[in-house]
Amino acid sequence: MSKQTEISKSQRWVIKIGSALLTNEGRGLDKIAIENWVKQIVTLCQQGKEVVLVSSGAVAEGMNRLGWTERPATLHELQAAAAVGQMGMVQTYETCFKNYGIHTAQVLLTHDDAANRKRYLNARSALKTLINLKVIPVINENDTVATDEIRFGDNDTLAGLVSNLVEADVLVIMTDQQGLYERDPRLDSTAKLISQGYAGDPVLEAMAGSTGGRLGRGGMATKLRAARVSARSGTATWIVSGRIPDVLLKIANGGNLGTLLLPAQPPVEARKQWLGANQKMRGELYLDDGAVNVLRSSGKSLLAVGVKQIKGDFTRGDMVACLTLDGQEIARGIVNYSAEETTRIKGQASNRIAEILGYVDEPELIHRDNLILL
Ligand SMILES: Nc1ncnc2c1ncn2[C@@H]1O[C@H](COP(=O)(O)OP(=O)(O)O)[C@@H](O)[C@H]1O
Ligand SMILES: N[C@@H](CCC(=O)OP(=O)(O)O)C(=O)O
Repeated sequence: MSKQTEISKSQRWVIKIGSALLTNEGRGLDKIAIENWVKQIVTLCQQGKEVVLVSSGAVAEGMNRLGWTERPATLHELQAAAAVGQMGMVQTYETCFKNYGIHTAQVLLTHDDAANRKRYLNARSALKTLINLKVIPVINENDTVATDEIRFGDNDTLAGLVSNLVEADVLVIMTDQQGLYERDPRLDSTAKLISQGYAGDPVLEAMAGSTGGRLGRGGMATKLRAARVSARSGTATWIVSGRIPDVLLKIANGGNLGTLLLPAQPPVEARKQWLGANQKMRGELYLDDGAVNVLRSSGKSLLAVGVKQIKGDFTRGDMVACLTLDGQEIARGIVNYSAEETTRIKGQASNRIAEILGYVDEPELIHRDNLILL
């Protein structure tokens, strides 16, 4: 059985519909296209699949309703447009699904909801309950309260997080291109489509451009990052064009279209998925080669002795990035000492911490249970 066929049979699907596709060339929502996708999703549900939707379109619909022709530059105007447009966006889904007797639920998340363990677990329980109730959650970023500090920015990253939250079997990212090409097809029309690969493969990630189209946000780069995040819950990611007629049904029938990105490793434990979902780092620890090898090969804790340099102003309990000396991020974790303390104990053996600081919180700088390799 091909991987396409195997995955097409899986049960829990997160489907992300991007701005590039949803908006009618920037003039509000493409309601006919939405009706069409809803019809396909209803068929998937009738086949026994569980579907969670991640949908963009709030800002575009808000601009349409407010009669704005240019995307606003200021954050408060974007927030206002999103508040207006979110109403129209959920109304459209609600109306379409109602025709088939299916309820929808609006779920708005910010990055803060992912970073805070309690809120992350709350979101997870609420989403799983909605799935069990056979309601279709329609998820978007809570743009109205999201400032740069706490925003995902693009909905691919949000969809990756949602895949982890609901432990999806497959994440389908619908966009305006057929899938991942060797190079951005808008810049090079001879670029070839990649039909299958592994999530997190650096060769594929290097192919993906980070600028979206006129309407979209993250381009292909955020879609590949979402695939890498999704793979932590064992979720396969499919990047396809939402313009292909019956695209979702074709996938469900084992069709070989778009780009399928498979998890290269078994799923990581749930707590580590949460660690990996946290995108905002409070600081950076630059590690010597020995520490990099230990982390990569044996999954042990990070000790202060392996840290060469630190950046950022973090406190105990914050999330920090661990990097090689040439700046490659290899892991993330929750740090046991503040930036000021870490500066004092870096390069030192753990048994010297008490002597240097006058106390010891933990012998490790980051305990292995609080560390996730990238
Ligand atoms: N290697 C690539 N393959 C395909 N598309 C790419 C690639 N690199 C960059 N892109 C661009 O990514 C865009 C899709 O991203 P985006 O506009 O953010 O869409 P969405 O709103 O659906 O998330 C495409 O229109 C394409 O120009
Ligand atoms: N949350 C925003 C959409 C963000 C966005 O455009 O993301 P994407 O669809 O990934 O390009 C909105 O609803 O307008």
